[in-house]
Amino acid sequence: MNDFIQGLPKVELHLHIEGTLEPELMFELAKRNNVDIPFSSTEEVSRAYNFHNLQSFLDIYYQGANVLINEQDFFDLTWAYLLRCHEDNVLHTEIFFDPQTHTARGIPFDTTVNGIHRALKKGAEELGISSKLIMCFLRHLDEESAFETLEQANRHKDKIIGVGLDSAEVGNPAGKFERVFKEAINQGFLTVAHAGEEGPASNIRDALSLLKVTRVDHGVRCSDDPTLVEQLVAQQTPLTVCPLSNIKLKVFDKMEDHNIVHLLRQGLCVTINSDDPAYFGGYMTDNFMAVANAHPMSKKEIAQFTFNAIEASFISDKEKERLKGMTQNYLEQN
Ligand SMILES: Nc1ncnc2[nH]cnc12
Ligand SMILES: [Zn+2]
Repeated sequence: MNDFIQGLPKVELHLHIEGTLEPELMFELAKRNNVDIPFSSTEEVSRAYNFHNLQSFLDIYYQGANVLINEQDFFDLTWAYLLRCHEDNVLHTEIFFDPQTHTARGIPFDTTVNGIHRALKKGAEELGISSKLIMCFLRHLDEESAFETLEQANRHKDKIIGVGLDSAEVGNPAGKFERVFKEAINQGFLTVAHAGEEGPASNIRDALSLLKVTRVDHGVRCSDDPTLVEQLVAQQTPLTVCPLSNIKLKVFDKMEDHNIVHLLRQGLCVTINSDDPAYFGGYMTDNFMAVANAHPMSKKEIAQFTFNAIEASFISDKEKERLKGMTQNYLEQN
């Protein structure tokens, strides 16, 4: 099964580019940019990546991002992630970035977006990996800051397909961003949001009704509300689930307790993603393997995660058909 998973075509829909900052690159950039980091070795970094909830992770994650200063740093970060995608047979990826994490430190919006975009272009040309870029608002910040960020995105509409919502879910309800999402939709952006990761199932309902999202990031707490599950099945609302992340952040105690395979078998459009792979112990193949090892599945079921991700992606119908055809061929031949 490991070989089958390794070679399986994959599509990633939930990936924070700042969460791909591996300790080695963190040290290299800290040196290059003369930035102090509170670690003296990669072992010390690994020891610090011992989280007890989302907030304990976010504190370390925002600190790590301090080494990203110049456009080349964002390029190097994104390029390193794309090389890992290539190893894992990821054919298409939709990437989140958090502009406010950087503008708050005086790093211009353009520096971030241009560095990421240059690497994505090279990824398409040299590795054949297609991509989309989604700008997330930090939900612990206020509505005004989100509106300012939306304004800055205006010049980069050719590079950014949608807006999302991330950071601390508990205490920062979707309603806080209803107006900014409405304006983003008016301006032609697609919308997604983190919901039902640590927060209750009602946050998923709010993301759908108030923010009009087309897919929900995480969403695993939907199982607390059977009527919501029925609705998600009927509407085939995609959930971008991140199994290793959920274990690291103690959303579930262990992978055997994770509900992703149960949700798949109930007919939900669930997908497998890596979230912040440098912090959570694995990229796409690692996430697929961790789920398959804890929950025996048929090859057809494993491939269904890819079919769901293709369907849930923001690519054209023609491109969806092409990727589905490749996945179907792989399934028939392996
Ligand atoms: N898993 C996650 N939840 C919320 N915000 C995030 N930012 C990066 N990773 C996140
Ligand atoms: Zn996330």
